[in-house]
Amino acid sequence: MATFAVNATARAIPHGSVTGNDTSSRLLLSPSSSSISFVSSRSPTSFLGLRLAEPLAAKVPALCRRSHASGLRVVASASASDRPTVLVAEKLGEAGLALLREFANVECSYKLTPEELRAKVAHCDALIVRSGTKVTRKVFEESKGRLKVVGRAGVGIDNVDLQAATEYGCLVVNAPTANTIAAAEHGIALLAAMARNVAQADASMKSGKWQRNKYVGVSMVGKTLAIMGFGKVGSEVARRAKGLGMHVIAHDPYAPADKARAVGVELVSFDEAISNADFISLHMPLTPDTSKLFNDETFSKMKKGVRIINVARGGVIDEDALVRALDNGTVAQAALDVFATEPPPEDHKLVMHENVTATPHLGASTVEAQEGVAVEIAEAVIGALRGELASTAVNAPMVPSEVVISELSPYVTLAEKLGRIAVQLVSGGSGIQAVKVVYSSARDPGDLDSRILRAMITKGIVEPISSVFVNIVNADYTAKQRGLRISEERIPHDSSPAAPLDSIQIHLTNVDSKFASALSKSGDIIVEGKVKDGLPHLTLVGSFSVDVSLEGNVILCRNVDQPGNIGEVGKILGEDNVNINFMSVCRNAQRKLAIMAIGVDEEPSKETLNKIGSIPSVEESVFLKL
Ligand SMILES: NC(=O)C1=CN([C@@H]2O[C@H](COP(=O)(O)OP(=O)(O)OC[C@H]3O[C@@H](n4cnc5c(N)ncnc54)[C@H](O)[C@@H]3O)[C@@H](O)[C@H]2O)C=CC1
Ligand SMILES: O=C(O)C(=O)COP(=O)(O)O
Repeated sequence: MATFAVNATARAIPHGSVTGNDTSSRLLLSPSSSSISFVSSRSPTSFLGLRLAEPLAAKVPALCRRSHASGLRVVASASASDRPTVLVAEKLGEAGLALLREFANVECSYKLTPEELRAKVAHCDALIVRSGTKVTRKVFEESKGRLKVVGRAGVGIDNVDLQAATEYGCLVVNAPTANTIAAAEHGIALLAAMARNVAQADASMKSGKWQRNKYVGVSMVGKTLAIMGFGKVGSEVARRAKGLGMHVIAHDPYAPADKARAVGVELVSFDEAISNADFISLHMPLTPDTSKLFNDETFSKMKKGVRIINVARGGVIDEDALVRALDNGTVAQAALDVFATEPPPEDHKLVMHENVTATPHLGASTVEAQEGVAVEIAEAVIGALRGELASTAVNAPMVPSEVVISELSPYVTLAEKLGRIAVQLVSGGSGIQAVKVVYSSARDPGDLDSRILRAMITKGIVEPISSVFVNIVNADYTAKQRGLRISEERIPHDSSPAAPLDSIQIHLTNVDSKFASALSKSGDIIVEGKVKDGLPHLTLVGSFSVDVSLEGNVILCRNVDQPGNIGEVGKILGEDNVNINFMSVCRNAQRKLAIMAIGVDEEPSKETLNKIGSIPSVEESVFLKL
């Protein structure tokens, strides 16, 4: 018995079945799910007077017309029963479901327990979720390799274990653009509702009171709003807040300053943003760097009586610290759409706080956004199941061993590490726009396909500052989305063409650096690396030649060239049980300035790094996590 799912809508779908001219075929009608199944006991040949030949899908439009003539409106079709199976685990817009049903068997099962989800994925080729489903390593384990794609119908992918997905060869795609406006509008809705006590006053009226004096609000016009994270949502909130007459500033270490200027917004440092703002609106992803970024220390730097809006992720705020800040009046009010644990416990102190306006993660929940997100994710999932390159892929699919480019492989590692080093040398507030990559090679220009190297440089630059996973599939898309212009240059190198490359240099133009020595005379951050004995090495920082193997993490110090420096740094690291794996010193003249590049196996503690920074002869130092 073959079953062909046909998505249909009808003003009123009757229960039961309709038998066609071919008595072996029936339409099963289900009013509850608005679905119609075409059921046949043998290979179907005709239905409703229509001759059906393989492939069935080609005949479905006509089948739909005939069904329509029979009083039903069939809007999508299906092909054969060996189609992929897509599990939709959270509510998805109808337009997206219709697209999916044209291509796959679609099972919509909401509110699954983790155990139920794990049991189902073993029979699914694709899984579609929103923020409410945790797609854990166990899910990938249980799927035993059948799950080919996870579609996140929205932006934040912090609920999907991307590392596990990658390990299990499962592509993860998201829908990054369709809910931007909805989230921005919700941010503005919360801003205005909080300023004018709308929710509190409404609750008071519903309890029979008329408290005009209690709910005097504050005006928004002329107030300073700090947008933390000037990406898609943050910039749309900025535009709208300017329309309300607010003075808008923003902090985003990685956003291009011209993008902000175009909206009339000044990019400022983190401290400047939080200490000058009357309202602070959070729009950054949840990453290890942003986790609990708003804590006792950062609240203490804010203007007394500041108001905070969070439509990003609950985890960027230390929730206990926010309760304290609300209780002591540092924060006058907060409007929160997101929580560290969702749903939060019933007696959650923030939800219950009288100065907090709370919504249950509604940022993306408009009719329009959900239809848009559903279509965006359905197209991405279908494309991925067809094996097409997905422009919204957020993780790296397993590269089959036959595709591993053994010759380029150490350069692939080098490229990513150089990208990571370069981005960590940028100081906040300056934004990265232009990246120039210079490949020095003895080979003919046509001999080097640099796409994978460029992708890995993009990965190295973007991943430490966002929740996006970059791979060969989505690197160029990601760079474009973030306004990163990556240009590549080949310079001939006079050596043996046995190796594909001599060196890779990365120039970040027009940026400030937290390690001034990384800046070249032209003001660019420059880092260069080479492969030596199969291992990536850092060979140039700014105009200083160095040589440090990039096996662990790296500390760079600029110091006065005098005896005792190496010993002192080594002693401090030793006291913290940090093992040095490589070290090089480069100086421009005797007893003047030197750059020490130290490769370390472990991550030194903050105190250890401070101790190194405060050695009198050390003028500047930076720790680079690789
Ligand atoms: N409440 C809801 O329903 C929704 C929530 N979101 C959340 O909103 C956030 C923003 O989404 P999009 O704008 O689409 O993402 P996006 O990637 O376009 O923007 C994020 C911005 O944050 C910046 N950023 C990264 N680290 C930062 C740091 N340490 N400090 C300041 N800025 C930093 C990035 O450079 C980027 O410009 C995400 O967390 C997303 O999950 C998005 C849609 C709906
Ligand atoms: O897109 C996002 O990041 C969101 O937070 C929206 O989440 P949702 O799809 O509404 O569960």
